[in-house]
Amino acid sequence: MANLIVGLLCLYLLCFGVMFWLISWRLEGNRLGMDVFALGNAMLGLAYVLQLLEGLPGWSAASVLNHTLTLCTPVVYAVGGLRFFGRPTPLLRPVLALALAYSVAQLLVHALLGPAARHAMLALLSALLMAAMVAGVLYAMRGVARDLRLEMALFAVLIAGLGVLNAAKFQRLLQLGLAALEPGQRFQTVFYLYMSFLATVLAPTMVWLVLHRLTDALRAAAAHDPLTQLLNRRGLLAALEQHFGQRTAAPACVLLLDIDHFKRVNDTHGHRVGDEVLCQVARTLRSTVRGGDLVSRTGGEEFVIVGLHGEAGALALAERLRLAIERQEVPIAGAGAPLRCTVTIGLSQPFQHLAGFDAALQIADAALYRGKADGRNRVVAGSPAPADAEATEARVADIDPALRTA
Ligand SMILES: Nc1nc2c(ncn2[C@@H]2O[C@H](COP(=O)(O)OP(=O)(O)OP(=O)(O)O)[C@@H](O)[C@H]2O)c(=O)[nH]1
Repeated sequence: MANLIVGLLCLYLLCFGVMFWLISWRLEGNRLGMDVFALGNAMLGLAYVLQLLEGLPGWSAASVLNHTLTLCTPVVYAVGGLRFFGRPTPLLRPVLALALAYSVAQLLVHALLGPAARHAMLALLSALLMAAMVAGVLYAMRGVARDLRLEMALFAVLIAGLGVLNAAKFQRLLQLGLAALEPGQRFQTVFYLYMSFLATVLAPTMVWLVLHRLTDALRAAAAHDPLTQLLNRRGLLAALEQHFGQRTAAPACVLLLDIDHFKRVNDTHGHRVGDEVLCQVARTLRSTVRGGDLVSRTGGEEFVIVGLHGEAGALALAERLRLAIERQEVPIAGAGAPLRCTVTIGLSQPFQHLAGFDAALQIADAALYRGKADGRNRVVAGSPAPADAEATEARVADIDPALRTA
């Protein structure tokens, strides 16, 4: 019975190992640790193949290799986990060093304390490794794996179960010696049944984690501008929807910001420098807005900022942004002086619902157009009706004399 379970376990491990490897092959750049998990499965699968070939526990090169593979596999899985969470962790050298050290340790323990002690050492070290892994998983739940708490909790429970079984195996080896490992023993059947259960449950969970990460990355890519990493229009609308979904949502104000004479930057210094200017403007915007305000690049050299702190706050914010960009310097390789640029900003009326966004954008666009026509490098507040425009702009000048109006 135990041999049948071990045979099936080999099959699971090797099949899922191939599946992990195929997934890692498709992922190319960031493999999310799947290539390492594939290696882990291959190693554990091979260890169980050796155990089947070996029959009763004995002393042979195959048995030493089996134990070394069994001990190194959790370490390989741990490296895979770290890589999954974006921590570049070395694999080959540490695992080879561990394999060598453990092979030597087996020789010594076998020679000094006998064969049962070698098996007991594996069970004890495996239990300790599982405890360390559970601690690592619990730690990750509070940091890198905060968004995967449920999955991590499942891992912690499953790994803890294997740790407990290894600790029990260690104790049985101390009491019964090699007799504890006979295939007929009920404990052995339970042990391998649990291993099969683990191999069956963990593999789909791993695939689920990969899917989770990939769909998150896809959603983020669909909502962001690849050059500046700011929100794009789709991301901005989603964030606005979330804002207005709150019961106590403050009114929003659109600031439409356009870099002045940007074509000249491209024509004089080339598109690469133009791109660098766009990225620098994005950084300045991000660091100058207030917490909660939304910053997006909606196309070309045009940025949409949505202020979420009321009308007067938006005016002050627009002027702060204009000044920050006027003062910013973009170093150009090979050129003596850094590049400077200015922006013109059109401001909308406040709006209370997502449906008001397009109208607000049109108002800000009309104000921006007037700002460009009147000489650029200025903030212009828009107004829905042309008759109101002058009054609104007069209010802008009252609030802050530094604000220039059309
Ligand atoms: N480097 C770079 N240039 C871009 C990008 N998107 C649009 N542009 C350039 O932005 C420039 C926009 O030029 P215009 O619309 O004429 O406006 P402008 O020169 O900024 O003049 P005003 O807006 O009237 O002050 C064009 O030369 C576009 O090629 C981009 O992603 N990277």
